[in-house]
Amino acid sequence: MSPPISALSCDSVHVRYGGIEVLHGVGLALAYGTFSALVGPNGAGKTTLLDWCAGAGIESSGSSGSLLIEGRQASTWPVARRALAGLRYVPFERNVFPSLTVLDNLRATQAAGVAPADPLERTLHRFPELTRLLDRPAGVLSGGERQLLAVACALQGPGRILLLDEPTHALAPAAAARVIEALAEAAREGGRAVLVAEPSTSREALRAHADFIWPLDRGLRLAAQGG
Ligand SMILES: Nc1ncnc2c1ncn2[C@@H]1O[C@H](COP(=O)(O)OP(=O)(O)OP(=O)(O)O)[C@@H](O)[C@H]1O
Repeated sequence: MSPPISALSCDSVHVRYGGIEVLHGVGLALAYGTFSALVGPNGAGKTTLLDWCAGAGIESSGSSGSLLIEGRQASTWPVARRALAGLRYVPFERNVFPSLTVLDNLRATQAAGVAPADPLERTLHRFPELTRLLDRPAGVLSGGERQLLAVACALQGPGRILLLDEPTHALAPAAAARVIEALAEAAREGGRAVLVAEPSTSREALRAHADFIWPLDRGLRLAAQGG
C-alpha cells in the first residue's frame, strides 16, 4: 500500500539571501486533519521557509528545493496557482487589507459563491473583540487586533492548507490560547492542514494542541516530534 499523500511537503529546501545560505536543506510534511508547529529561535529561518512554501517573492533569491501540494510538484507554481490549490499564507506583516474595514476584510477572504468555512457569526463568537471593530479600517487596529483579524480571515476563507507566521504575536495569553484552539479545531474538525510558526512552545495551548512540532535552528531542521 502506498503511503498517504501529504497536503503539503517540502524537502531539501535551500534559500540564500545575497549569497548567504540561511536554509540548509530543510523539509517538513503536513497532513490534512493535523495541527503542526514550526518552532525555532529568532533568525532560525521560520519565516523564510513559510515564504518559500507560499512562493512569497523569494524564489529568485537563489533558492532550490522540492515542494509538493497534494503530491503535485509545485515549486515552480506562482502564488496564485498555489492559492487555487488550497494554500493560504498568513504572513507576520501585511496580512490584512489596511484600507478596508474589518467587516470588508472578512468578506473579502470568502470565495465568491462558496459558503464560508467559518460563518461570520461563528468568527465573532470566537473572537468577540472584532465585533466592536467591524466598521473600523483594518489599518488602525492594534497589533493584537490585527492578528485576530488575520486569523479570522484565514479561518473564514476556503484555504485547506493554512500556513501562519506567528499568529499569536502581540496577543495576551487568553486570546493566544483561543487562536491556537481555533486553528487546532480547523485542523481536527475542519480537516485542514495547519502549520503555525512560533518562536517557542512556551504557550501552553500550543503544547497541548500541536500534533507535530518541527524544530528549526539556524536553518537546520531537527527530527519532527509528535504524531
Ligand atoms: N531579505 C533578507 N535579506 C537578507 N537576509 C535575510 C532576509 N530575510 C531574512 N534574512 C536572514 O535569514 C535568517 C532567517 O530569517 P527568518 O526571518 O526566516 O527567521 P525567523 O526564524 O522567522 O526569525 P524571527 O522569529 O526573528 O522572525 C536571518 O539570519 C535573517 O537575518
